[in-house]
Amino acid sequence: MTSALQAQGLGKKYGKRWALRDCTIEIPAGHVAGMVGPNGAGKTTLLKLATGQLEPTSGGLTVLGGRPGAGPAQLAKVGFVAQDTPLYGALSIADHLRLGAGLNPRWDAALARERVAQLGLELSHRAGKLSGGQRAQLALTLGLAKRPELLILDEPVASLDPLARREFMQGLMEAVAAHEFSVLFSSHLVSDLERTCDYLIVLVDSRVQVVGEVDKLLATHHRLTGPRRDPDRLPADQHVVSARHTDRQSTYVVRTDAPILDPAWTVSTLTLEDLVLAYMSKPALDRQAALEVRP
Ligand SMILES: Nc1ncnc2c1ncn2[C@@H]1O[C@H](COP(=O)(O)OP(=O)(O)OP(=O)(O)O)[C@@H](O)[C@H]1O
Repeated sequence: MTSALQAQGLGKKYGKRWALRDCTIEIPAGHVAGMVGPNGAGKTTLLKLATGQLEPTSGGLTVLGGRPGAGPAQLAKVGFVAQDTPLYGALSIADHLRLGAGLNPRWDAALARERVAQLGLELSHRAGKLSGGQRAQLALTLGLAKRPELLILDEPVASLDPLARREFMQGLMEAVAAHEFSVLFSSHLVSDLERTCDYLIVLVDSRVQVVGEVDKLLATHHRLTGPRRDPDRLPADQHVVSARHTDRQSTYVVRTDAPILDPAWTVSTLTLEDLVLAYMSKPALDRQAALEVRP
């Protein structure tokens, strides 16, 4: 099956600064992939590379097997809802639907009209007069009616209140169930990912920290709590993601495929939020470890 997105050693520099480095990932088609990371991590940069709005500085990527932005066929397959839901404030909703129909060869006019009606929006309303939630929903409608094979959304709910966030994500998930397309969306909030994504990418400090199917990641990560122990006394197949120590106790999040048999540990499972937070703190842990081994 073709990958939704495949990147190999992908990097992007702005001037002298890397915004994204050594990114090697493969997202199989058919997933709802959530990319999470703090502000400035490189999420928008990766999504702009995936939509052909930026060219890589190093490495390369394919999206649905093709080069991003390469010609009308590729553009028709990939939908993009940008971070600030750009709409034409002076144009009506009907104008937006007409524009969408004119620009997209696979435009689904019935889907667009039905969704606008479901949302209780009037076709004659100007986009500039809509609330933030309504604007986001209109942008999503335009993205869905394009009937893409992959819909990419950059922080689609960042500016919405909790209810509007939930309604937006519900609408997206209903559309995925009805039309079976792949999704890649970014967020800096873990709560947006719960109950929606089945594939996870954590991006911190311009680097991918972890990537994979959510179920598999949750099955291979564990929290170990027990008497204080240095990380070099953990088995080699237990990769430390995060560590916390008091005088007497250690708490680790480790990744391993093997069962944890050491009776000294209390082993617990992680939630998606625990997993993401553990990886968010990993770059700091790695930097600290690098300082400790320096003479
Ligand atoms: N056009 C640009 N010129 C120079 N630096 C840029 C440009 N765009 C982004 N950057 C820098 O690249 C880094 C990654 O930015 P990016 O927008 O990809 O992060 P992000 O994870 O999407 O952040 P946010 O959650 O705040 O949207 C940041 O340090 C940012 O300041």
